[in-house]
Amino acid sequence: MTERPTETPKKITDDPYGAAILIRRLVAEQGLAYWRRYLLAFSLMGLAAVTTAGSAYLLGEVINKAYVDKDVRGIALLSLVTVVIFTIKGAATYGHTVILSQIGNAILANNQRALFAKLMNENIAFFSERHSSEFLARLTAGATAVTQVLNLLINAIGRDLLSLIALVVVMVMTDPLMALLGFAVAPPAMIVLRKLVKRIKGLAHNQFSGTADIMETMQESLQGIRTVKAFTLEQAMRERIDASIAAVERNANKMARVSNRSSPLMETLGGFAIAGGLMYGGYRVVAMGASPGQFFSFLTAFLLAYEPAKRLARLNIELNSNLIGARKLLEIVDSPPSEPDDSNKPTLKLTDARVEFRDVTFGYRPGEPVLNRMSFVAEPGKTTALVGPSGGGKSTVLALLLRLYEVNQGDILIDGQAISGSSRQSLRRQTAYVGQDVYLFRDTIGANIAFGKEGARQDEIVAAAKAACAHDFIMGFPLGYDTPVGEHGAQLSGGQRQRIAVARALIKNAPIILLDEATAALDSESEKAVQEAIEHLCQNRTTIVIAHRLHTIMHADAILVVEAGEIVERGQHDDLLRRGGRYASFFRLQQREAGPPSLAPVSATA
Ligand SMILES: Nc1ncnc2c1ncn2[C@@H]1O[C@H](COP(=O)(O)OP(=O)(O)OP(=O)(O)O)[C@@H](O)[C@H]1O
Repeated sequence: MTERPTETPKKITDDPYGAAILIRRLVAEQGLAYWRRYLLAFSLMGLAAVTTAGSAYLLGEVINKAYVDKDVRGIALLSLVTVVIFTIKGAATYGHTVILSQIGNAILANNQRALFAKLMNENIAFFSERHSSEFLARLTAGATAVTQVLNLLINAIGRDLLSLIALVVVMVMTDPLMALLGFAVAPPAMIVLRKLVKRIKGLAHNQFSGTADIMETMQESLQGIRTVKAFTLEQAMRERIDASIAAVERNANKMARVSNRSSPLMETLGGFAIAGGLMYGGYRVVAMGASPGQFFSFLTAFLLAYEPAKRLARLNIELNSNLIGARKLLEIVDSPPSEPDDSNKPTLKLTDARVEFRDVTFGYRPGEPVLNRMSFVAEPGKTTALVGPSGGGKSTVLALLLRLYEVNQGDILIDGQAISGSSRQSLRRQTAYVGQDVYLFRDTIGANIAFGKEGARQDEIVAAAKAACAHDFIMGFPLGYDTPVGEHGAQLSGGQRQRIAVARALIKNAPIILLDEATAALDSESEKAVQEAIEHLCQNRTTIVIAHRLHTIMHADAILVVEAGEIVERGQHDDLLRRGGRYASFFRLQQREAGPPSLAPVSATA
């Protein structure tokens, strides 16, 4: 192991998402790209700040004109200037608010794109370890938090700090000693605020994970709504989400208390400062002959400075409660992709589409092999069926062939080329997969078929649907191919969904077909239609099919019995029956359970 000498123990324990590091990163990586527009917003903020300070100064002038000079025309002129100043202030405020919102929206969109792109480069294992609601929370709250952090910083520097500086200038110009009095309250306020920041961090973290919990329960209940209803789980689901919602509510209340704990203190200190100013200012006017205008200018500037000062004092609290969200987003975006782009690898070139597993060993977890030195060949243009008890490893074979997981040992070869040495995309373009759970996207039936081939024409879509025995039922809908399938294809029956999936696989025209018990969930009527569709799909293609119902693969060219990750028997149906081994006993068992199988004329081969 090579360890860099510069990595001292202190650095190792440094949190890469500590507040200061995170802020620097967000500014450099996300904010700097918009520096021109930020500069424009800054200038407008400066203008607004100057006008704010100017209005305080003007007030003093007006008071002097009224009480000292008794100059009515002067007052009228100053009133006119006030209107101009406030108009400028309004326009500048509008300008910088809109610009900042636009930048914020762009940053939000960038982060959402970056997170989604990152997720597309993750493998299946990554997703099986997490709940999808976690990503939703990161996509929404996390991306918004990044924008919030940058907006807080810009507003703090541009709006509040600039206003404060301008107002302090007015205060110092009118009365330096009184200004000093006003600042005396700052140190005690800072001490208290620092303590609050620590607590806010923990609460913001709880808030984020609590919100993800709510999303998780909501998503599960809605996706499994049929099960929820069928098992009358409504109350149980309500109780589950109630607990999460109550926890988030409690936490939010606590956050509100803690983050606003500064208010009473700040107000009291502010009260002292203003009272002190009033007494001293009043004394200067009454006893020392200072002009009332000076007194009013100071007081207005002081009162106007109060809000930005309060916001600046709270900045750390606000930043820290948003930095948690930013951290959650960046943690995912930063992590190395589990399925990095490998498009620079050689393209898989197919001649016959001969698939070979050579001594393949694989486990989902270290030390727990699911496939054990498995070897077999799926001959070109033929159908190879995988059968065997549940959990034996059949679906794993297909997953490895699609490179959803990488083998631990051994090789999977297609036409002599190891698939691990070729780009994933080129492999997946050559294979068409139809699984038990057909996934239909929230789109029309036509679009769902067209997902199989980029730029598919309407006549190709119809031809695929016809071959998949789907055309007739599709045309039975008033909108035909433009019928929306609903979320997850909820508006279609199981058999209809399966046939759309077969049409999608057909239009792909891939030389290797992978079927995972595609007819398992169907009644015999639908099964016949789907089976016919599958026959068309498999013609002259290398097909690997997983089947529990053995009558669907009786005519397969090769049947492999997979048990505990090993092939314990192989051969053709009659052959295997004659041998009287594992396959024969499975087959007899199924016959006994189901009565004589309705041996539909199933020919899985060409
Ligand atoms: N994503 C996963 N993570 C961890 N273990 C898994 C995962 N998928 C499957 N397994 C385990 O691997 C083993 C083989 O599963 P596989 O799905 O390949 O079996 P199968 O023969 O296809 O079963 P079935 O006929 O029930 O679909 C099982 O013990 C299963 O628990």
